[in-house]
Amino acid sequence: MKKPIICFNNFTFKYDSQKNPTLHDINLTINQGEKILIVGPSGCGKSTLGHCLNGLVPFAYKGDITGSLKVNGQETKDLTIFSLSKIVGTVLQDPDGQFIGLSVGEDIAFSLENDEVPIDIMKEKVIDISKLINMEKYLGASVHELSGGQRQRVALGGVLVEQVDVLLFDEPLANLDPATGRHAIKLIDEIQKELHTTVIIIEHRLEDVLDQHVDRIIVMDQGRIISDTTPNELLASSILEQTNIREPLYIRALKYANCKLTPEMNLEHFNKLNLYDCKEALHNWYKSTSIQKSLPEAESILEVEKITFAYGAQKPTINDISFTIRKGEMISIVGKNGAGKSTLSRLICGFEKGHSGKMFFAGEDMKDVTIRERAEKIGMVMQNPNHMISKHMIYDEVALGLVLRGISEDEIKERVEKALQVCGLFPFRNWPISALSFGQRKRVTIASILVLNPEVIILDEPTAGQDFFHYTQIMEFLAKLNRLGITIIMVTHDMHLMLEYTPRCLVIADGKLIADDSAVNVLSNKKIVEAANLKQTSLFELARRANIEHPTEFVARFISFDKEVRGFGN
Ligand SMILES: Nc1ncnc2c1ncn2[C@@H]1O[C@H](COP(=O)(O)OP(=O)(O)OP(=O)(O)O)[C@@H](O)[C@H]1O
Ligand SMILES: Nc1ncnc2c1ncn2[C@@H]1O[C@H](COP(=O)(O)OP(=O)(O)OP(=O)(O)O)[C@@H](O)[C@H]1O
Repeated sequence: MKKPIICFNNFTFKYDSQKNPTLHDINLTINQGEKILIVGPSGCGKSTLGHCLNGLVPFAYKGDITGSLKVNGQETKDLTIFSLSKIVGTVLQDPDGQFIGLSVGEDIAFSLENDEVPIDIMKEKVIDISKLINMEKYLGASVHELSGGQRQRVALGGVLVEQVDVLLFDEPLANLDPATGRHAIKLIDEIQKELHTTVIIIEHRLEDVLDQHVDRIIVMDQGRIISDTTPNELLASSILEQTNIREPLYIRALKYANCKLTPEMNLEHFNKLNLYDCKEALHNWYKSTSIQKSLPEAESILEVEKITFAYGAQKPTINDISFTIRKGEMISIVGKNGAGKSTLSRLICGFEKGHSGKMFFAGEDMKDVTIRERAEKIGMVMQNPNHMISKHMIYDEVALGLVLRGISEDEIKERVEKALQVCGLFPFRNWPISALSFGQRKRVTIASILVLNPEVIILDEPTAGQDFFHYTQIMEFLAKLNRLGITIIMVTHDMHLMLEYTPRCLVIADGKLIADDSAVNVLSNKKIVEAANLKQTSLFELARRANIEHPTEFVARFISFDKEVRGFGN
């Protein structure tokens, strides 16, 4: 017998600071032990729905509620945030807000300490959990010295250690490398099966979540639930396309090949997908397409020569790395969590000092170039927007760099408005940043760098936490800047982004450069894929299963075709 654990009934919520409700008329029942995925465009209210479950709404974020929300049979309004936290455990989108302890071990142990669990049991539990999240080597490390992906794993550990009825994950994959992401999804699945926990995942990376079974997918748009059905039914429909949510790549490829998709094909499980007569359709599509290629050859803009760097007395985080980037390139840096990608970016911008080796910008040695001077040439957009934002209002934040440079007010207005428009933030220009979703904040930080017109832009995971619409908008904007001659360097965990936008990529593993090659070649090399925790996209495997002779060519043609269909790439 299914027992409901969460019941929204005609539930509406409006933040005090907003004119209109963020959630409208939500009717949703989630049963004990179910595994639910929530998807929807940025700002549609997914995190707000999550906040209603863990009590942040209305206890921390005030507002008006109408209708009813029951968790475990009790109205949440009548519970305290503390009693709710014993039922619903949350791994937040921005894990930094979640850390309490000084070290990784302390952080994982925090809730056990609070519950006065005996010390030997606590130690055992913390070690077990740290193994589960692959952080046992870091138990003594300070949380603040971890890479973005490592922090996310610690936040997950801190929640797993408590045995709650409902686990809520708000974008658990956003900063994880592909292999760790897959591991996290498997881990969530194992926990759910073993403990019969109810699991709710909010995530833009639908295809990655579907690596393991989910019972239902809820699609939200503009604060409403527009679909609530099984993955097989949803993938056979056109709802994702209509809502501009990124469909799994294999689904899109099948649609391009004019295959009729039915739930019977088992669309949800790529590994068990029945292709029936789609093989022939894929072949026909493959034969009917071609690609245009253009590779820029220009003078070098950034040369990195035998750079080695260590934090304090630790072993080098960056170990003897050399590469050259040419003017006008669009290049990605990929590799597992903690490999040293962000550190390398920070060294280039001069935020970290004390490396050996040399760096040249347009032929000039950067040894004596200050951070401020470097920032005129190289703009860096960090991984976590909350680490970059210092102003209260959006307009002021984007204008800040120009104000500091003494630019005239009129010019500031023009440039800021243009940057805001490009980043899809113009309608919000007079809003406080506190009223923006995570994805929207990320775009504010991109706008505040773009406004300075740098020659090189380094972006640390520019599209993490973005929906498909903004992913496309940001990437096409970057591609446009790139066509105008700006060099773009991107740290990313998104393999399709790398294939789609960056002809060349640098692969870092344990602080060393293990490949400097085309994105397609890198993903075709098993050894590199494994060493750097990368993942081939489902398109490679789809081509293999359809017996297409050159899977890499299939992927390249898909990308070219896809850009044309979506109206980009020229
Ligand atoms: N604390 C807040 N105060 C006022 N408005 C808020 C607050 N948090 C979110 N909002 C508004 O509610 C809307 C939904 O935000 P929410 O974070 O729930 O979206 P989301 O679907 O999770 O987006 P994303 O995918 O970008 O994280 C946004 O338009 C945002 O402006
Ligand atoms: N300020 C710091 N002090 C000491 N060690 C640090 C510091 N920042 C990062 N590290 C360590 O350096 C290593 C590389 O971290 P970095 O942030 O460069 O990795 P990354 O490749 O960007 O990872 P991710 O994909 O998770 O963002 C990690 O092991 C991390 O723990």
